[in-house]
Amino acid sequence: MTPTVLVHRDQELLAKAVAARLVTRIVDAQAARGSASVVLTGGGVGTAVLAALAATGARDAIDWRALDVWWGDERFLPTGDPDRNETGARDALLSHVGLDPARVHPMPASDGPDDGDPELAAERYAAELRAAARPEDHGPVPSFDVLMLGVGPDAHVASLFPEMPALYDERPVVAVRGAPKPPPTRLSLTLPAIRAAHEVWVLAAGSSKAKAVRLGLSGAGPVQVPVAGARGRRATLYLLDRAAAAELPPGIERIASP
Ligand SMILES: O=C1O[C@H](COP(=O)(O)O)[C@@H](O)[C@H](O)[C@H]1O
Repeated sequence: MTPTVLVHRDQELLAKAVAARLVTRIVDAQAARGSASVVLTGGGVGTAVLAALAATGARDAIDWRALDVWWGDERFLPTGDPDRNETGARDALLSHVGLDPARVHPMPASDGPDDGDPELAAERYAAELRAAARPEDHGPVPSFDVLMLGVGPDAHVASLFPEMPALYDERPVVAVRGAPKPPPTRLSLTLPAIRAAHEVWVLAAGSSKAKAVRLGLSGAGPVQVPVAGARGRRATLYLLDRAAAAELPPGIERIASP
């Protein structure tokens, strides 16, 4: 299925528009099933979306106690470290809404119960995902309603960096060592786990992301261009600002807002 591309004027408007879309998607899922699940991303736009969600009155339409929150990747650092994606998400949104703490699923920290061993931490998170999966998910992870991904200038998503072994891994969660972007040790969902989501939203703002966006939409292979392998079961959305959309390949339809 070809991704849908939506272009907004700048990062601020992009964040507000994605936050509004997220409210609608979560409310729809909760109306249909009684609960919803989202997978968060770290990074500039991902965190800006959470801050925009915290700032909008529409957030009150969400039943926060009936929302499961997961992460697509994490920097393997101590609890509360400012570079952890969890810390950014809590500061921007999670600490300001009435979530059920049992339904918030951060990836383990380096000072957690795994003695600083990222492989054990990855197995722990995989077990948590497996426990949350229902028979109708037909796999070891839940069918997340929305999974958001930032994208790096090198086309990495989550902590899946080009040419690294994690891109060949069939397990749902892996430890990543030697990441080219600091910190070097990380945990990440793999592409099979990402593809379990109903909807995958790729978020990108700024000219440094334009080439990665182009490659992601150009039929490149996921080992060289990880973002190209991130697809949802029902839909894949590229939610961009104009600068990130500046090099879209010819023939890609886009919907642009003013
Ligand atoms: O390290 C990471 O980078 C990506 C992209 O971040 P950005 O600041 O360039 O938007 C992010 O999606 C990922 O979660 C994070 O761990």
